[in-house]
Amino acid sequence: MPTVPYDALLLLSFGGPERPEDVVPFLENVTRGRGIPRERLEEVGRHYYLFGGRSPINDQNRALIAAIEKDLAEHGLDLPVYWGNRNWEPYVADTVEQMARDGVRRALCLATSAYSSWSSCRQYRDNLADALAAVPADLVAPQVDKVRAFYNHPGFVAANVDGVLAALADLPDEVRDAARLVFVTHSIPVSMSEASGPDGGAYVSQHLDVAAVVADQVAAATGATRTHEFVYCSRSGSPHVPWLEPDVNDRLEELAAEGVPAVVLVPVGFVSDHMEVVYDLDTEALATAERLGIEARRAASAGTHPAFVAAIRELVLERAARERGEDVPRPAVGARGPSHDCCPAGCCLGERASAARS
Ligand SMILES: CC1=C(CCC(=O)O)c2cc3nc(cc4[nH]c(cc5[nH]c(cc1n2)c(C)c5CCC(=O)O)c(CCC(=O)O)c4C)C(CCC(=O)O)=C3C
Ligand SMILES: [Fe+2]
Repeated sequence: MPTVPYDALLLLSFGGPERPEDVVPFLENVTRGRGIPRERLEEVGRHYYLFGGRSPINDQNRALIAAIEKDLAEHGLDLPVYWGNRNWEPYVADTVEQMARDGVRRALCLATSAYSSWSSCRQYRDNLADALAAVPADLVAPQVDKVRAFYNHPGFVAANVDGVLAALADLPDEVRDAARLVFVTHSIPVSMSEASGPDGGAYVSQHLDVAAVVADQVAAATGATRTHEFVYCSRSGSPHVPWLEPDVNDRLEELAAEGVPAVVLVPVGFVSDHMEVVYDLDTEALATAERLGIEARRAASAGTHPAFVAAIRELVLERAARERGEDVPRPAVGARGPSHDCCPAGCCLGERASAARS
C-alpha cells in the first residue's frame, strides 16, 4: 500500500462559528491570552454576525474532506480522513482521541495553512501536540507527522492560477490588460514574520515567491504581462505593535491615485474562501475599490479545486514514501525549493512569537 506507514490522514484547521451563539465563545478561544483589544473583538464579531453568525470555513472543510475521500478512492487508496480544529468543534483533542479509539497508530496531518510562521504552522503543531498529550492514558495516542509547507506545490499554484484567470475573464474588456494582480495574505506581527521558518523571514519570502510564479503562469496563459504586488489584510492586535503592511485598503487608495483602473485580488495566503476572504476582501476591500472607482475582482482560493485535491494526495504519497526511506521527487515551483518535512527545533519561534504564546 503506497500510504504505508500511515493509516489515517488528519485535516487540521482553524475552525469557525456555525451559529450566532457560537461567535463569542469562538472568539474567546482564538484570542485567549493574546491581548487583542476589546474594540477589535467587537468589530470582528460584527463580521460574523453580518453572515448570520456562521463562518463558511467548516462547510469548506467538509467539502474538502469529501473531495479528498473521493479522490483517494478513485486512486485505489484506502486511507480514512479525520478532521479536527484548533478553535471550534470538532476540536482536534476530541478527534485524536477518536483516532486512538479507532486504533490509528500513525497519521499524517494536513493543516489548512500553506506557509511557515508561528500562526500558520507552529501554532497548529503545538495545538496538535497538546491534543495528543491529552489522550487518556488507557489509550495509545497515534504518532502524527505534519505535511510540509505546500504553498509552492504545483497543484496549489495551479488552483490559484485558475482563480486569477477566471477573475480576469470577469473584468470588463477595456480594463483587463491594465489590471494589476494584487496578491493578499493575512498580516502578522513583523516580529513573528522575522522569526518565521528555520532561518527567519520565511513567511514573506514564501509569499513573494509564489506570487511571482502565479503571475508568470498567468502571463503565459494570457499572453499579457501584468504588474503584480503583495499586500496584507486582517490586521489585528495592538496598534502599537508593527504588523506587515501595506493593508489592502490603504494600497487601493494609492493605486487609485496612480490611475490604476482595475485589480484582481488574489488571496494566495488562504486555502479557502473563509471569513477573512468573504469579509475582509469581498465585503471591505471590494467596497473600498468601488468607492475609488477601481474595477476589482477577487480570485477564488484553492478550495476544492481538483488540482489542489490531487496535490494533497501527491503530498501524502510523497511523505509516506520518504518515511519508508524511498528517494522520491518533491515537486515545488518557484525559487525556494520544497520545504522541510520536519520543522527543526525552534522553527518559527522568535522571541516575540513565544511571548505571544504565553
Ligand atoms: C497567518 C494567519 C492565518 C492564515 C493561516 C491559517 O489559515 O491558519 C489566519 C487564518 C485565520 N484567522 C481566522 C480568524 C481569526 N484570526 C484572528 C487573529 C489572528 N490571526 C493571525 C494570523 C493568521 N490567521 C494572527 C497573528 C492573529 C492575532 C492573534 C494571534 O496571535 O493569534 C482572530 C481574532 C480576532 C482578530 O483580531 O481578527 C480571528 C477571529 C480564521 C477563521 C476564519 C473563519 O472563521 O472563516 C482563519 C482561517
Ligand atoms: Fe487569523
